[in-house]
Parts: sequence; C-alpha cells; structure tokens
Amino acid sequence: MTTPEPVPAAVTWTAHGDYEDIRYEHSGDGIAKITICRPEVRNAFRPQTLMEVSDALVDAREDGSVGVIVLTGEGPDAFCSGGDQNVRGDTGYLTDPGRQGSVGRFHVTDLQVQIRRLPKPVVAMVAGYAIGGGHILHLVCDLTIAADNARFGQVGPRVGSFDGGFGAGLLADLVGPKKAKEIWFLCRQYTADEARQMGLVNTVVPLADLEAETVAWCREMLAMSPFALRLMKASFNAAEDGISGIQQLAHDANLLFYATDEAKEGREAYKQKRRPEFEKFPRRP
Ligand SMILES: CC(C)(COP(=O)(O)OP(=O)(O)OC[C@H]1O[C@@H](n2cnc3c(N)ncnc32)[C@H](O)[C@@H]1OP(=O)(O)O)[C@@H](O)C(=O)NCCC(=O)NCCSC(=O)CCC(=O)c1ccccc1C(=O)O
Repeated sequence: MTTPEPVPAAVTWTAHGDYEDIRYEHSGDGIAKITICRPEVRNAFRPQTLMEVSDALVDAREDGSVGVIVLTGEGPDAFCSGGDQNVRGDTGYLTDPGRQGSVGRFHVTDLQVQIRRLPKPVVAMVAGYAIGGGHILHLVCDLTIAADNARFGQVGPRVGSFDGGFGAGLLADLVGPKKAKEIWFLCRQYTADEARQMGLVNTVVPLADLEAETVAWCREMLAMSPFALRLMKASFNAAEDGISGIQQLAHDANLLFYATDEAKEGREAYKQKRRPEFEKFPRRP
C-alpha cells in the first residue's frame, strides 16, 4: 500500500453569502469554511450568529461541490466563548434585547443537532478558547484540530447555565463519566495537549500551522467515498441518538435502495397501474 502524497495546503478562500456575524467561504476544491466573527467578545454567539451559521450550513449541505465543512472562530484568541451573556435574558437568549417583552430561547439546541445531522464531515478548527457553549460546538463537530494555544472547558455552573444534552452525554462518551463530571463540576480549563490526551481533540499543531493542517485533513477526507463517509457519520450517531439516529441511517439505506431494480419495479408498477412483479427478485437468505 502506498501512503498518500502530501498535498499543498494553500487555499484562496472565496466569500459566499452576505452575513453580519459570520464569514462563509469556499476553497474551490470542496471545503466550506464558516468563521464566527465576533472577536471583541471572544466569538460568543448571539441568536443572529447561530441563525447565520445555520443558514451557511444549509448552503454547504445543499451544494454538491462541498464535501467537508470547517467551523472556526475569527482570530487567535477564541474559537467561541459560548452564549453572549449580554443578550442572555430570563427566558433564554434574546434576538431583540432592547424590545420590552422580548422572549428568548436557545437557538443553539437546533444548531447542535443540525451539525450532527449534516451528512458531510464537520471539522472544528480551534485556536484559543473553546469555552461553555463554544466547547459544546466543537464537541458536536466530527473532528477537532486544535492549535497549541487552545483552551477547553465548561463554565455553566459558574455562570448559571448547563448543557445536559450532548454537553453531558457526548462528553462522557469521549472522556469518560468521571472526567466529564470533573470538567462540569470544577469548571477548569484544559490545555490543547490535555484535551488531546483525554480524546477531546484529534491533533494539536502550532498556531501558525492550524489552517494548513485542517485543510490537509479535509483534503484527505475529500479523497474518500462521500457516501461511505455519510454512512459512517450516520452509524456513529445511530449508536448515540436512539431512534432519530437509526432514522437517519435507515433513510440513507433507503436512498441506496431507490437505485435498485427491485425498488424501481415498485415505482414503475404503481405508475403503470399494474401488479408489481417482485417475484423476479431474490428472497435473499
Ligand atoms: C473566554 C474567556 C475565558 C476569555 O478570557 P480572556 O481572554 O481573558 O478575555 P476576557 O477579557 O474575559 O474577554 C474579552 C471580552 O470578551 C467578552 N466576553 C467573553 N466571553 C463572553 C461571552 N460569552 N459573552 C459576552 N461577552 C463575552 C468579555 O466580557 C470581554 O469584554 P470587555 O468589554 O473587553 O470586558 C472569558 O472571556 C470567559 O470566561 N468568558 C465567559 C464565558 C461564558 O460565560 N460563556 C457563556 C457560558 S453559558 C453558554 O454558553 C450557554 C450556551 C447556550 O446557549 C446553551 C443553552 C442551553 C443548553 C446548552 C447551551 C450550550 O452550552 O450550548
């Protein structure tokens, strides 16, 4: 077996869409990159940020030229510091904090599921802090490439919040229940190397090499069968997401079944108003 040739990692990103809180770009060779651009608050997300990330993810999903998506934060100081505490109301995060009676919610709930449901690999590219809800965002990504200045941790119990969903279950799967409880109960910060040792990140590289390394990993995945990657992602999720994970995997199987002569016979017989001739297909042992 031959090892793959090292690929040049230089990318000229092309801007897509028109957003306020994020930058959405394409590499031209199959990578879409979404950057949270609120460095003045360590890339904390407000509802608008999450709605824009969600919109870009829909575009990247629908665009057949995109095979892998990178989620990152602007600048070297932070991937994301979680929910923007300036727009945190008593009812959740507010889209219009100035408006009397504005009712909030957790927009991040659907975004976490959207990242896991997206049938293409999503890679977190982490420089600086991945804290609170920002830490959960990297957790729900399929892979994490970290810079050597990255810092990971939860802060919920310190600031009156918690994530008992993926923030508990997925974290415990990755690092073990005792370590996951330590992370939540003590709210410490962990270095990139500590995070790698506990299985939270895939690799750690010097900050200057972060994007090149991430692009190299993406290009390795782009050389693989997209449907095999899709099925593997769905298979990992099926174990964790119960019936909704099985639903994704089953519907992916149905996508493949649609291309068979057996399924096509059912469709054509219906359209031709005749009895389907399924007897010509084997009853597989
Ligand atoms: C991230 C820090 C550790 C970085 O520290 P440092 O480098 O020293 O920078 P600072 O001087 O502290 O910060 C610079 C500047 O940014 C402001 N800022 C930083 N983080 C936030 C934030 N999250 N919201 C608002 N503003 C922020 C900071 O105030 C400074 O502003 P100045 O005007 O210059 O003073 C450190 O900054 C830090 O600890 N930040 C707070 C982290 C935090 O509390 N995050 C929120 C946790 S709760 C959460 O994320 C909930 C998310 C959610 O929606 C949710 C809901 C329901 C279920 C699950 C979730 C979920 O977890 O996703």
